[in-house]
Amino acid sequence: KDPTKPPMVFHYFPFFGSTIRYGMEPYVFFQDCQKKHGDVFTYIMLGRKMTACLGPKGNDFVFNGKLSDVSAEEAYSHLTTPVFGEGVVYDVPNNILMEQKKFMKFGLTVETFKAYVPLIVEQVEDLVKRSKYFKGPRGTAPLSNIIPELTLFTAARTLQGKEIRDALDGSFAGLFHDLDSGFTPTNFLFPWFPFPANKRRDHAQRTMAKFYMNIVKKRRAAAADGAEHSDMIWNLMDRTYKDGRKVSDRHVAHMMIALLMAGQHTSMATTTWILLHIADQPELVKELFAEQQRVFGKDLAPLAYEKLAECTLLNHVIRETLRIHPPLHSIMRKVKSPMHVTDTNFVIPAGHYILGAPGVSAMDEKYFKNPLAFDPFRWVGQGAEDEGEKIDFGFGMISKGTASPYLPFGAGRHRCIGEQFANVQLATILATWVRMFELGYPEGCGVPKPDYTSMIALPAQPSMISWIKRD
Ligand code: HEM
Ligand SMILES: N#Cc1ccc(COc2ccc(/C=C/c3ccc(C(F)(F)[C@](O)(Cn4cnnn4)c4ccc(F)cc4F)nc3)cc2)cc1
Repeated sequence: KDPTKPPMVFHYFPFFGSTIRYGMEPYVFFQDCQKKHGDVFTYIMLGRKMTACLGPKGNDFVFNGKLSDVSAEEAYSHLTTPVFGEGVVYDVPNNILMEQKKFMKFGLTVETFKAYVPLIVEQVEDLVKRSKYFKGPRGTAPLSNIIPELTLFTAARTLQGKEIRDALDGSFAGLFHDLDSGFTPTNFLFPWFPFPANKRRDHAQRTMAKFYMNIVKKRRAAAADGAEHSDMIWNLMDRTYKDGRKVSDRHVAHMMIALLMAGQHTSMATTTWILLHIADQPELVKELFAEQQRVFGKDLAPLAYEKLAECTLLNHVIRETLRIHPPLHSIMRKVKSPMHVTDTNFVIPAGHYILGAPGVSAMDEKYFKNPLAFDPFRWVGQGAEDEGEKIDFGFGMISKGTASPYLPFGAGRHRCIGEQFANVQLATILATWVRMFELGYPEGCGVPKPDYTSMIALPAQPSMISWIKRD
């Protein structure tokens, strides 16, 4: 029994190991193993040795692993490069990714968020007006069929730009669907296998990339007209790397696809969970509506970015949803050289993967009392969670988030750059819903169980809620 090796989770079959138990119910699996083995243990997933490092210390170990010890691109590239396209994110060395994240962040400013809020409101109101699920004064609605379009349209109209939003009323919707269904954990197994689904994914990736490149070409030709300059394509199309190379039109297209995929999955899941949880507590819906009247006046002046920060309950509802349903339940890195786990005898060998699961500490009663209760009021009096020490990896000052139990946006050099955009999108969508409807559940329905078999923790279909239009 080698004391430097973390305990191995018992399993019957080699290769498959604990894949099903982990893949189907990751949190049940993690908590069960944590009870038996503590915060550091190794399990087999599809022939890979995964060493989980749980708890706030484990979060810090995974998120702040040294560049020479861990590699995100070797853990994720086969999952993401077929979908995003070559030359971006995990298909390039980390120093290039840091520059690409810097470019992306330049396009996510307070100015653009101010412009985005009315565009998001318009997309939500249009969709509800056109939707067959919201005819008449009251009814029920399957969120699983509604929210994916809602988040796609709002992200397209803002971050992606008007041409993409308009194209989504046509062929682009089908292409996005083909690309999206190619973004599945089975890519862990056979990323390049010519399954029909993979062929559709590849065709969609190429066609969408061409579409973005045409937009860039047209905009270059139109030169300095009065066109709207608040979308990400304008921001990315004239960037130059430190070594003097310009960002090619193709890589602009691939970064746009990466941002489209990023925003869609996370926002769709989070928006659905938010609505499901407040529908479960009609009192909360009343308080959210009252907050809208308090901040925007009785006659509900139009939503404005500057005032969203005053809607504390709105923001606490989003924070609480991300605590219980972090969209990315597993953060993975490939171990490049042996890693000693601080405060233990363990040395994780090269070739293993280390896995962080911040959701485990976010739902641990050691850090949050009554952890599985959806209670936005637990956040009252807590400042912005980014209090820790700050550090710049090349895309702006961010919190190292060392040893924090709540890290839905990650920490360290791979930390999310979409947090502010996501919060604007989620808050604006939620405020618009609360202004339009009272929410509840049809008889016998309640908050559904999470379904982990897709890339992110989605609520089980159809996620039915009931609504009453406010007069
Ligand atoms: C509720 C919404 C979101 C959540 C919870 C979220 C969560 C995360 C997490 C946990 C990471 C770290 C991944 C890792 O360490 O392996 C991450 C990275 C990232 N996210 Fe997000 N994200 C969200 C929305 C977005 C949006 C809207 C965008 C783009 C507009 C975006 C773009 C990115 C990018 C570019 C990275 C960097 C990946 C890296 O450096 O390896 N995310 N996000
Ligand atoms: N058989 C079987 C079988 C096997 C296993 C399982 C379950 O096992 C697992 C294990 C791990 C995972 C990991 C999730 C994961 C990681 C990275 C990414 C990402 F890279 F894509 C992302 O971070 C996403 N992101 C960030 N911010 N917004 N979006 C991103 C970054 C930058 C970027 F520009 C665009 C991006 F969108 N996406 C998802 C999911 C499921 C089930 C069944």
